[in-house]
Amino acid sequence: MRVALVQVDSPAGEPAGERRARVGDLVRSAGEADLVVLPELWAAGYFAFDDYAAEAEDFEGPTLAAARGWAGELDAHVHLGSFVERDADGRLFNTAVLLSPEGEVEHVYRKIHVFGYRSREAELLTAGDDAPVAATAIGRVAATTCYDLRFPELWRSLVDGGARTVIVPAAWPAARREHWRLFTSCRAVEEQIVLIACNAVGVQHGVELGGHSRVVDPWGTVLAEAGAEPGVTWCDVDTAVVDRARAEFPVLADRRGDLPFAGNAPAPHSGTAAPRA
Ligand SMILES: NC(=O)CCC(=O)C(=O)O
Repeated sequence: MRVALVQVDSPAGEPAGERRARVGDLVRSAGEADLVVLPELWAAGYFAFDDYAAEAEDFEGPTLAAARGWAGELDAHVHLGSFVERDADGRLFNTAVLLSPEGEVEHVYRKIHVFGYRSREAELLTAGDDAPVAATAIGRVAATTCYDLRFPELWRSLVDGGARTVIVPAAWPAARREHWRLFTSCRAVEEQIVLIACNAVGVQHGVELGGHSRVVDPWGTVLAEAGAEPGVTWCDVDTAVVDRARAEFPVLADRRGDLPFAGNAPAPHSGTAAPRA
């Protein structure tokens, strides 16, 4: 599978239509890709919190329509990153979508862990509550968005659901780039998956985005890592590496599902056992 990571910037003041057209030119330059991946909330700009309400879209809005067009033009899967979605009740979500080359919606993920540190996302957006895994022509795919990288229990649930590849759109600041590298590598190794992470670049409202979009395999091999500029980074991925890694080093099979801490259920407190020293 040929993956194109499309790092885009979202400068303040750029009209949304112009931004979609500019990003479309970049996406079209990824002509040979099987899968094109974009960052988190690039259309509105992740740190443009005052614009969220104005830039919010219906699910079938202009960002999805543009991405559907790109998928058809390139005959490729397009993960559009994410956009600010307004639902029928007026709630706003950070919604990530994967489209097939035919433009069909294959996977939808509404960000579960909305971010509140020097961010108004948690105040403005409603958190999602579902983490599906989709069977697609490019394998069993899931997605999580940016800050979700810090919550391993979410990732383990994706593996339990059969995920082999996880796509991560992000708007991760340069200030914590080493965390970005650490968590993307860690989640790939820990969950024995192919992790495909596309980050935003440029400066948004005084925050420098980190770029360094990456693809990491289950052995921790960094198959590609971008720089900090807008543009396309290519990566050839053999997704069968997941089954090979799980067969050769079957760590997931060694989980202690018989013990309370092994799952997400709260540990029982019988009140009889003495606390461990
Ligand atoms: N867009 C985000 O979710 C940012 C997350 C982040 O900066 C971090 O976890 O650190």
